[in-house]
Amino acid sequence: MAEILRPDLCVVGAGPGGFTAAATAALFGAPVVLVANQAIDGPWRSAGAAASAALSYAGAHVRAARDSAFLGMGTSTARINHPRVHAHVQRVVAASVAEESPYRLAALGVRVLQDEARFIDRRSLLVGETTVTPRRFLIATGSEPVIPDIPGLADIDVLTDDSILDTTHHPERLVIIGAGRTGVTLAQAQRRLGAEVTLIDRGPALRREDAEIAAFALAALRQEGITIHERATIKRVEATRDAKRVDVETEADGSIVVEASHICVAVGRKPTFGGLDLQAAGVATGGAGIALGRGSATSNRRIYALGLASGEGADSHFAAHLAKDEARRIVRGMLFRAAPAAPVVPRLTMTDPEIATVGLSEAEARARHGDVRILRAPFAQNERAEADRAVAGEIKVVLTRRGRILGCAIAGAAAGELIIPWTLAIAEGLTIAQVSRLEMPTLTYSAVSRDAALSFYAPQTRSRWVRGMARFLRLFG
Ligand SMILES: Cc1cc2nc3c(=O)[nH]c(=O)nc-3n(C[C@H](O)[C@H](O)[C@H](O)COP(=O)(O)OP(=O)(O)OC[C@H]3O[C@@H](n4cnc5c(N)ncnc54)[C@H](O)[C@@H]3O)c2cc1C
Ligand SMILES: NC(=O)c1ccc[n+]([C@@H]2O[C@H](COP(=O)([O-])OP(=O)(O)OC[C@H]3O[C@@H](n4cnc5c(N)ncnc54)[C@H](O)[C@@H]3O)[C@@H](O)[C@H]2O)c1
Repeated sequence: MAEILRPDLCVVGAGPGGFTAAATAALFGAPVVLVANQAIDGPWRSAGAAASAALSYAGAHVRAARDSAFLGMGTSTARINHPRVHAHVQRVVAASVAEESPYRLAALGVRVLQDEARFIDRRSLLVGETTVTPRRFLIATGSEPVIPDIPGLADIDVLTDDSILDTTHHPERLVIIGAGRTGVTLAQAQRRLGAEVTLIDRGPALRREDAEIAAFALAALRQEGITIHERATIKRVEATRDAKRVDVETEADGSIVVEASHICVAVGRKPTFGGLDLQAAGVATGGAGIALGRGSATSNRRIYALGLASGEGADSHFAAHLAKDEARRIVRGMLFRAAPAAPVVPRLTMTDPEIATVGLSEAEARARHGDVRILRAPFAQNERAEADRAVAGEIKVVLTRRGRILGCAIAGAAAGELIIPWTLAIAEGLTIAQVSRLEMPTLTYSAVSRDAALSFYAPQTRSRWVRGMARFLRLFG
């Protein structure tokens, strides 16, 4: 039966961003409608981060089993049960989806409508037979994979970063097009699960990471047997009778052909709006997505857009925690007319070794502050890393000349945890002197952070003046 709803806020899209926006507004007592075009507790709801972490976990276990030959244990030829791996991925996705269940939303008083949504004019959205005319809308419809314009690609079956996580097929020979965070993470997991993997990128691999820090992860990938072609051009792909053929112009080896059982495309994401009909709503779009003004408002001041939906974040702000943070800020801006400032947010890439970053990169800091100081400490000098056979890695801290912390990048075991105190330090404007006073327990990876902080004083220990002072004070006993 046709129904008209008039909530304060209508959120379209129930990914991490949309869910958080709906829950936040409801917590402050606002009447909210959330529109999900899929069952929000359904098995296929977007959960890329959870699925890829589950696959990486499976890969890490296979790797550990194979490595156990080092201790004389006989599992160096671990066999993989692919349906069980898939079941594990599905379980993790289900658990992450359950965290954001419709029951939690219902308990908060959010009305969930499950259907395709379409604007019918500047103030109204049609969802099935229900019309929603709220005070404000938030579009949080997320993203979809970009399919690159490569001759022949449109004529063959390809996997994407979405579908590969959902497939029960085990790719035997896998070519991944695009060696960004997604491609590299998938490559390592699939290699560990037994695939022959070739990564092809038209630019440098892991281009969004500090090159010095990314090198640790890329070295691990190569050492595990993954072929990486950087600055390579794919001329054509085609399906032969029993394989897929990729013609590549490489820097190192000239023209080569790579044969694959599967090709996966991981060249980035673009905003998606389903059949929303933004034109009917008077929402202006540009090349990259929706054009946004203050507080993430669109050209229709009743309608706001989140993260990738706006196209703004397509290149640098794509992570579930960033979508959630942005959702909270947009909603608080709507409700209280003043949004909190953007916090300092760390990033984590789930390769092994992990890569975690926060604040400015070395290049950004040099461009903004001119003269900067860089501190480094290797995992190779850390006892815990030695014991765990996880010595590949480095911490790199970027400072102003006077010691204010501007950024930190870490490659190594537990990098995602190690980055947290550096995030706090940057958020609170701490200096390296303050961090260097933190003592870390022996046999923790955190001792690497302390080593980096203490190295700030290395030039002083070599200073003639300081040494002279120490000599002078010795005269007094
Ligand atoms: C392979 C992969 C690995 C990733 N790894 C990580 C990681 O390690 N760490 C990390 O932080 N992030 C990771 N991410 C990114 C993370 O998944 C996204 O940043 C996050 O999902 C973005 O949330 P969102 O709410 O903006 O959009 P989405 O999660 O895309 O949700 C949008 C929702 O809106 C729905 N929708 C679309 N159109 C309509 C419509 N017309 N009506 C109603 N509903 C609609 C969609 O079906 C979808 O459910 C990864 C992503 C992928 C694909
Ligand atoms: N842990 C995380 O937070 C996480 C994990 C995965 C993805 N992400 C984010 O998701 C977004 C998308 O990630 P992504 O890795 O898909 O995209 P990306 O843009 O980071 O990397 C895509 C890569 O594909 C390459 N490429 C583009 N067209 C190509 C072509 N025709 N041939 C060969 N190579 C080509 C690019 O040079 C680039 O290196 C990014 O913003 C990323 O930061 C985050």
